[in-house]
Amino acid sequence: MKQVVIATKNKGKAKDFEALFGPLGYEVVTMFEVAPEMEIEETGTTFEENAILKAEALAKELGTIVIADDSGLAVDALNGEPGVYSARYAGDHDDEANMIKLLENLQGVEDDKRTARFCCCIAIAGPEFATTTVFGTCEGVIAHEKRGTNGFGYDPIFFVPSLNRMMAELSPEEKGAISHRGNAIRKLKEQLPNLIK
Ligand SMILES: O=P(O)(O)OP(=O)(O)OP(=O)(O)OC[C@H]1O[C@@H](n2cnc3c(O)ncnc32)[C@H](O)[C@@H]1O
Ligand SMILES: [Mg+2]
Repeated sequence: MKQVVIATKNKGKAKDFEALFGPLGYEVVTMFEVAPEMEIEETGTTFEENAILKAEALAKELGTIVIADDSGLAVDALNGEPGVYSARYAGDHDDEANMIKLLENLQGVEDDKRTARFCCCIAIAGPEFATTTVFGTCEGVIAHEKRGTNGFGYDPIFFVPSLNRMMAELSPEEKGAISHRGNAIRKLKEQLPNLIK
């Protein structure tokens, strides 16, 4: 089976990628398998900078083609926060604490002002070509409480109006069909048909 290496240590993200790459005949391999000791510091101030940083660091270490995803949630009422800092919004890399902090910061904000989008930059780096990036977004509304148990991160409080369900109520395949990550991967396939078939 063909393999695709993703520079991530987020199990939820890896599951999203499995749903996207599985149908294309790829086995997803993450840093847990190929570089468990490696820590990549995300020092960039944009999704693109961090995605490139992660993809290039692991590609250099392994000498193979690597994909990385830097993503996050931009909430309009909070001027785009938590944005690039989504993973550590409440200090630690803790999904529960991040959601609680976000709901607290949106207390009293009316439904029509709770619009938000997930953003994803995917970078692909390798020894024989210049690093390329693609973007994907997914529009939604921040709910008032959690619902659903699928997905990861902010999925339980992200309502998807087009499906009338929370992101965490979608199967990995349903999420991939509309998500920021799915939209980015579809662009990557268009741009690099020889690498991602
Ligand atoms: O850097 P890696 O190891 O890939 O894992 P990470 O979780 O730190 O990933 P990011 O640096 O890209 O931070 C992304 C954060 O944005 C949020 N996020 C991104 N995509 C999401 C999604 O599909 N559903 C819910 N939350 C998401 C979630 O809090 C993630 O931890
Ligand atoms: Mg990270």
